[in-house]
Amino acid sequence: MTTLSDLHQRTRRRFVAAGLETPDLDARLLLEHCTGTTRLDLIRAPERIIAPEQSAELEKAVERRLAGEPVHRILGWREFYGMRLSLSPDTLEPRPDTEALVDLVLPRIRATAAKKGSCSILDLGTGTGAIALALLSTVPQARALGADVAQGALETANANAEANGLADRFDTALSDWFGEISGRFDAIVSNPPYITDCELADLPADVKDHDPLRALSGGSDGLDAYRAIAKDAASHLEPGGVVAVEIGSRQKADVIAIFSEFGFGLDAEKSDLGGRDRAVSFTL
Ligand SMILES: C[S@@+](CC[C@H](N)C(=O)[O-])C[C@H]1O[C@@H](n2cnc3c(N)ncnc32)[C@H](O)[C@@H]1O
Repeated sequence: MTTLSDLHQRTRRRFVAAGLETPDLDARLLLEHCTGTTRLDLIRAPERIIAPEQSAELEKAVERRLAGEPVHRILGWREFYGMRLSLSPDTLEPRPDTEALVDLVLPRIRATAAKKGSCSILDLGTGTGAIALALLSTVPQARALGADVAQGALETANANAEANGLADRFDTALSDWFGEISGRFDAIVSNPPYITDCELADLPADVKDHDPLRALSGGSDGLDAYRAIAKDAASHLEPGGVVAVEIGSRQKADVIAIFSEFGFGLDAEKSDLGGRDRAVSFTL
């Protein structure tokens, strides 16, 4: 008979031996997922007997993890800004670094909502809906349109809006950047693909093999999406509006130069938790 604690220790040891970066966390998340237990159960009821089917399910999950699949792809969801967001093959796994973009633009969105009683947001390349939904969850007067070129991503974003009680303020549009977007917005936000062709080849397998290429690839210099967004942003912005984008840690000067070509000036910037340049915002 296998107990919860046995399974946890055994899984942890296998992950340590395999050199995984976060063996404790990965073991616990997979254990909880496959046995329907919580972190508290492991503390309060470590001797709980686990059914053979659940142990077998955990074994399959452990094998997938040891074969290099990211833990959140196995779980099928990832936390972002306090929300649980489902993933699909068409969506990037939202990263904690992207919370810097949310934090950067939030004061402006709050200020607009306070002044106008509403705030319209366009999230270009919405993926799971992470950025738009984080903003909606924090500012009740805001509405957002999440656009993406991947239909599958829009389905996941809509499901995430529904699951987090935000569907009545969230719409989606299938669009190549601004291609199918009409109207003007108080805030345009985006975490576009920004990896250069050269960097793509060197990405770790857990990113390269599991995040969709179109969510990563920013063209030869990584800046294609910023050019496309900067070119049409002014004609979709309300007077006094803001455009905020996530950037690669070495792209700040290039992205500022691209937006300035189209009349935008730097408004604010924010680093990620590792102290790297991560988000910039612009106004006209
Ligand atoms: C880096 S991911 C960001 C996903 C999500 N916003 C996040 O932060 O987790 C970039 C997203 O842009 C989308 N995308 C790529 N090319 C696009 C295009 N031409 N027009 C619209 N969206 C595009 C991808 O499908 C992907 O969902």
